Amino acid sequence: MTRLPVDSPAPLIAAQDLRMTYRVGRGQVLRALDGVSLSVQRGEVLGLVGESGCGKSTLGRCLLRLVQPSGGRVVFDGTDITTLPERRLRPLRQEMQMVFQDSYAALNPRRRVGDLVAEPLRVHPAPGGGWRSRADIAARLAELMDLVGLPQAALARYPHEFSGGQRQRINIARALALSPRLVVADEPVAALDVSIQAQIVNLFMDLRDRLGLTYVFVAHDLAVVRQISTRVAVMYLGAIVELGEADAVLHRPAHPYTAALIAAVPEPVVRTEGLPPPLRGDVPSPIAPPPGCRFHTRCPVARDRCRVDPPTLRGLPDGREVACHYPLVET
Ligand SMILES: Nc1ncnc2c1ncn2[C@@H]1O[C@H](COP(=O)(O)OP(=O)(O)OP(=O)(O)O)[C@@H](O)[C@H]1O
Repeated sequence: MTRLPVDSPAPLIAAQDLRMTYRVGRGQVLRALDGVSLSVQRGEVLGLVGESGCGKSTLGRCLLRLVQPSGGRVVFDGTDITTLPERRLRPLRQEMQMVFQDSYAALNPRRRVGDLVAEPLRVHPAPGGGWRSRADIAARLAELMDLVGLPQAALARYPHEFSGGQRQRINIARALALSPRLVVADEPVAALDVSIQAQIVNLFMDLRDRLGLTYVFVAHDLAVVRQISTRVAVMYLGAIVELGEADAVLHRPAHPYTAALIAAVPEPVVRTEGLPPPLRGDVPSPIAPPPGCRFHTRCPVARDRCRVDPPTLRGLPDGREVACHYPLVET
């Protein structure tokens, strides 16, 4: 079902009925995204949560058109980029960047940090046209090191000389080189020690304030998501099941799946009394999702209707949206 983004008229990025299917042999089709609609306002941090395989990374990649969605639309700053030819997409790509989980894999180990961070500045023309001079690039590199909290001397060194947290700072510097407006961060702290995670999350928040960035922040760790997000989208089997203000979603979950994710946190950082027991069993296959509500096979409060009638996202009085016939908060 198509649901138009309902937020303010000019989100920085919006997805409408986004679909991504993969053929996985023997005529089978895997629905990694099954009709996702959302919008992200300027300056907002949208946290994307859900178990492994629910489609978070696929959504992030489709939003930036790093992969071509199978259906639906992505609109960036008013331009429909879904089928925009690469030539016309290229200038917009500078404004949308991605930071990945694996800080090492994203960096060529044989090149110095200065080269790695300068690369986007060398391959993309300057805003007014023409190529950046060496002096301009050097000045921008110095600025970027300051922004991400690395010493200037880092520019002359190689990625393996840094810790995981420092390497993630290098990746962030590279992503910021062209002054993007949107950053999609895909589990950017998941591979880091907990103490370092907090520093990198703080860096993301600081950069957002200083540069007016907008984030889509993918993370399975609810504590991280709670710290950084203004809104949260909870995904299950390729669909959004709950979407709303971070405080509401994480403190008074409306969807039994959200509640179960919260209850599964070993040292709960959010309210857990009265929530259903932690999730049992695995996520069903996205090749053959359950009929009706796709969560009914694991839902502690499912009733007969849930087995046959797929719920669509609908608004609750507090402004959030939930895809559940029997939400846990009053409607
Ligand atoms: N290139 C591909 N070919 C086939 N299936 C794919 C491909 N990429 C992703 N998938 C499948 O699409 C579904 C969604 O994957 P995705 O990586 O987006 O989930 P995720 O929520 O980001 O999980 P994780 O946290 O493990 O990265 C999964 O079932 C995955 O196996």
